[in-house]
Amino acid sequence: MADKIVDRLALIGIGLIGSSIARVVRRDGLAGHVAVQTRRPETLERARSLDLGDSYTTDAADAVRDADLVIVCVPVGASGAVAEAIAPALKTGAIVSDVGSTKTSVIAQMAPHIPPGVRLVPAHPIAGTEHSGPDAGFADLFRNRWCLITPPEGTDETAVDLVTRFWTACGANTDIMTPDHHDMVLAITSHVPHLIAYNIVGTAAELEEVTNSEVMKFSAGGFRDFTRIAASDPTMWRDVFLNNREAVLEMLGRFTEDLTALQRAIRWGDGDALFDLFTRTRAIRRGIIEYGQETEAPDFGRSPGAGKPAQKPE
Ligand SMILES: NC(=O)C1=CN([C@@H]2O[C@H](COP(=O)(O)OP(=O)(O)OC[C@H]3O[C@@H](n4cnc5c(N)ncnc54)[C@H](O)[C@@H]3O)[C@@H](O)[C@H]2O)C=CC1
Ligand SMILES: O=C(O)C(=O)Cc1ccc(O)cc1
Repeated sequence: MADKIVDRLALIGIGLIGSSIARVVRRDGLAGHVAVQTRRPETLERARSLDLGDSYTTDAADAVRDADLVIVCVPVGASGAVAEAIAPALKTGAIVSDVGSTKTSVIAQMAPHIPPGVRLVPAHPIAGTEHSGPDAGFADLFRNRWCLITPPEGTDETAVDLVTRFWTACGANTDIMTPDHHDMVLAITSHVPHLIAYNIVGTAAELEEVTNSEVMKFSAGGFRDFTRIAASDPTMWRDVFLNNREAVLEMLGRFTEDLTALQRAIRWGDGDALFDLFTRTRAIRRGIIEYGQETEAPDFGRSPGAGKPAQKPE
């Protein structure tokens, strides 16, 4: 059992991420008391029967009263309304954090409601699945995964330190970066890939309607992987795209240019261009797996050489 990190933890939202936090916190004794909040009484009852907390309420303000750490685990588009609802009940010295997949917009929505004496320390565990709801969570979800912490400038160091210790105790590796940088990195590593999956599965489904073919039935491995991603929660992902608009559009622009280059290579039979790219991408995959095995922090594009195309192999 790890050491207790906080006396009172409040989880606002108890879906995949909230319930995974609840499970690891209760398994490892990371909090003295876990208050669970969710809007719908049926979900709250489910959380109760899964024994995810010490107290349960549908009222977010009730949940955060006396909490030392509040973690908001709702779709990013709901962060502002949640912050507004909990603000009057937050105690001085409390830390408010979140787990949202976008950061600049979450901070813009939440910060105006955070009272003086309360610290906002946003975070994003880069761990999840295509499933949602309290049943989908599991205690080891964050083990050996990254959790990015994106404090606004001037955030109290002790609050950042507590959130860092909390996620480390949950099994994650942590790194600190600016909200803007986070949103750019996640746009290309997570948001655009999800958009591509939604798009390719949509296109294939339409083809099937038009040709009455068996696109889905005989789908090969690659397509099946896309269908898993494209089964992810529609509300969550709608909110991600509406809340990381600029970064996603920027990355989508670059992606489209590169796709056009590939289209041209295929049209003109430029096998070298295809081979070179596929060789480089294979090396990238191997690099990612290495990061997964070691605990060294990934570069996330900040070193001088990062972002440049890898060297062509001889
Ligand atoms: N699903 C994933 O793989 C990951 C999700 N995230 C982020 O975590 C957050 C939560 O996602 P999940 O746990 O997957 O979602 P989920 O759908 O499993 O749970 C969402 C929770 O938020 C509540 N909720 C929904 N709309 C709300 C609203 N308008 N106001 C108040 N509460 C509301 C729901 O009742 C539920 O308790 C999102 O911001 C998402 O971007 C971060 C990492 C991974
Ligand atoms: O299921 C998958 O493959 C994911 O990519 C999970 C995921 C979804 C959203 C995040 O912000 C972080 C991780």
